Amino acid sequence: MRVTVPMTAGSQAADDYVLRVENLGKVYGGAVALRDVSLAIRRGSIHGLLGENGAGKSTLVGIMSGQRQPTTGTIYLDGVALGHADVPSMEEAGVFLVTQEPMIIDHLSAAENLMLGIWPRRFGFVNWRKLRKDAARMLAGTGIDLDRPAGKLDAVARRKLNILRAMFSGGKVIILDEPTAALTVEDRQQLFDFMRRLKADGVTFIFISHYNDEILDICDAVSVLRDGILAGGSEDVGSLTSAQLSELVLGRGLVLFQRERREFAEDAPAVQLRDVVGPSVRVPALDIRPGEVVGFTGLPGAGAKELARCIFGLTPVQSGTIRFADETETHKLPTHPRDAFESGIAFLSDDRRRDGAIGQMSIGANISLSSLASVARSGFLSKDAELKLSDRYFAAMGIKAPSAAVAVDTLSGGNQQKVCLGRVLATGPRVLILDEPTRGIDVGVKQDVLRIVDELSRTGVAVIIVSTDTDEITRAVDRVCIFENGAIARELTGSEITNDRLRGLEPS
Ligand SMILES: Nc1ncnc2c1ncn2[C@@H]1O[C@H](COP(=O)(O)OP(=O)(O)OP(=O)(O)O)[C@@H](O)[C@H]1O
Repeated sequence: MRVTVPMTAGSQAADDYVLRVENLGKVYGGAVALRDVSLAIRRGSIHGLLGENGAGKSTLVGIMSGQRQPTTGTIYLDGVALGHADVPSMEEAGVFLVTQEPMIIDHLSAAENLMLGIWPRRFGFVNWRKLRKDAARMLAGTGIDLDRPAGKLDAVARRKLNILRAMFSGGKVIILDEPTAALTVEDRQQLFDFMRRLKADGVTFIFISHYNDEILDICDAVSVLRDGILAGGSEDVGSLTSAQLSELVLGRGLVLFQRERREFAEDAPAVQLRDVVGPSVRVPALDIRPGEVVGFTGLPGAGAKELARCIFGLTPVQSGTIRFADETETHKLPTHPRDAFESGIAFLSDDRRRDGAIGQMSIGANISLSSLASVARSGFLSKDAELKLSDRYFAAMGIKAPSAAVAVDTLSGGNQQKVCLGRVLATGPRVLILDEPTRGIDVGVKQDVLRIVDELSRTGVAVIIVSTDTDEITRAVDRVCIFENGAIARELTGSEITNDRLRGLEPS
């Protein structure tokens, strides 16, 4: 395994490297996020940036793109040292950062959003007709209608549009910070095809991902951060295995989790659905047993997410029955999440931005937020019980922070996700619905999360995992419902559940 060799400023080969950083350091308050990082990105390559949650990846690309200022160190673009770099000057120079939060203007059409980066700044002339033609070519096959207002696009389409915008804007270095989270296998392939096309034209990519298979598929080189330090890397990704990548990231071998799948056919259901019709989903019959872990998967809009939201009561169903164990009423439909929550149904939304953690509050307060009833004794909140609960999940989720008392908005993205998940798990539910539970979570903690879910299920909790991550589904569930056109098209159980089958690489 070869460690990435940082090129020095006047080096003979400096031309080969479009972007270099030397001795970068970043301190937030008193906390060191990056320490003396030097690395060089080869022109026209796809360079993976890996590391556990909180390792410093977003901080590093934030500095490279002008979003954050380094405490020490220098950035070189095309061999030229940059002084104070901010976002407009870096974009002007051709360095674009695409984050997970789409920077989209809702009332403009998809095509207009694509063209945002290339509207004339001052006296430039733009060939709008050609631009529109180019936009149409780029959007062809993406399922995005050129003229649809961006505000009306779903979350995945907005994400795709965001990525395409950077590509369309003529960036020479495009940084993608976890671009594929929640994209389907087809979406990912489409994105990778774009990247390869642009790479052939000389565009350079820096690509952050927690998915080894993606790194191995698309990257030429990788660099690994560990606790803010450049821990290693390779300029020959093709020679690495997935296990070696994980070892580079974690500094130790990774034991992958695999649930021992069980069959539940005879047990009384924990959740029983009959003739459920909701907006864009209909399910004649579905039973989920106590202790069973069921995966819901499918293309966006196919019904997996929609049904999970109906079961929790986030989306009212139009007709049919959803009955939880112990309920005697035959036609009780949850009409509000509060009803579902009170009857022991917990839900992790995939929209962590809207339904996520409260940034200014501490990790501990966020974890115990939804469990106040269970930590309150005779109407009073027991501080001890609250602390015990939050400390337990703080530790179990491997949240990287000095203590559970620190504010959530000082955490890295992945660690904030762990707080949201910890909060849901801490409610001690009897039915647990998790929408993309390990999105943004690193490869080590992902195994821990799957293990925690497995343990909970062994106490009789019925679990629904909505996911586009086929590896996660394969490792975590007893049964998978594959949704198509608003209905469950197929179910797989036991040994039928394989990653390749879920990816459509072998027939069902
Ligand atoms: N605004 C901030 N204030 C204080 N600390 C911060 C701030 N932003 C990041 N940090 C800290 O800097 C470190 C690096 O965070 P960063 O977001 O760069 O990690 P990351 O590798 O991108 O993680 P993830 O995979 O979770 O997105 C973390 O310890 C984080 O808590």
